[in-house]
Amino acid sequence: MPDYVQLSDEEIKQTLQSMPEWEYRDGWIRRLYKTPGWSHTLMLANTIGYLADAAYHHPDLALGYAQVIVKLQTHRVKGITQLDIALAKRIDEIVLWKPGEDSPFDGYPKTWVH
Ligand SMILES: C[C@H](O)[C@H](O)[C@H]1CNC2=NC(N)=NC(=O)C2=N1
Repeated sequence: MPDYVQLSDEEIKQTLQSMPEWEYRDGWIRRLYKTPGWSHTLMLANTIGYLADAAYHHPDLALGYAQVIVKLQTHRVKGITQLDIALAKRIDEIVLWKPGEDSPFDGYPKTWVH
């Protein structure tokens, strides 16, 4: 069952302490990802879009040549709920994944999305 309880400014501040790349402003949480260029910007946008549709909770996206800005809000409360936090964490987890040192994969040879 969705949790539409709006988090207080203090709760949001507390929560974002462990998500330092995310900023709370004007009733939205937002993060900027830097990408290697336009094609990765589009791949990133699609990956976020896919996750968002699986969750049925959709961010606003602003695309640039080498960046994607993600904004999340729970519309029915015009504020932040656990849904926004959960999706933000899931997006970070998936799109920032890279093979580790012990992995057999080489990984992308240049700077990845960050
Ligand atoms: C009708 C539909 O369930 C709502 O519009 C959903 C869809 N996606 C959504 N996405 C986000 N980010 N917040 C919402 O409140 C929201 N609501």
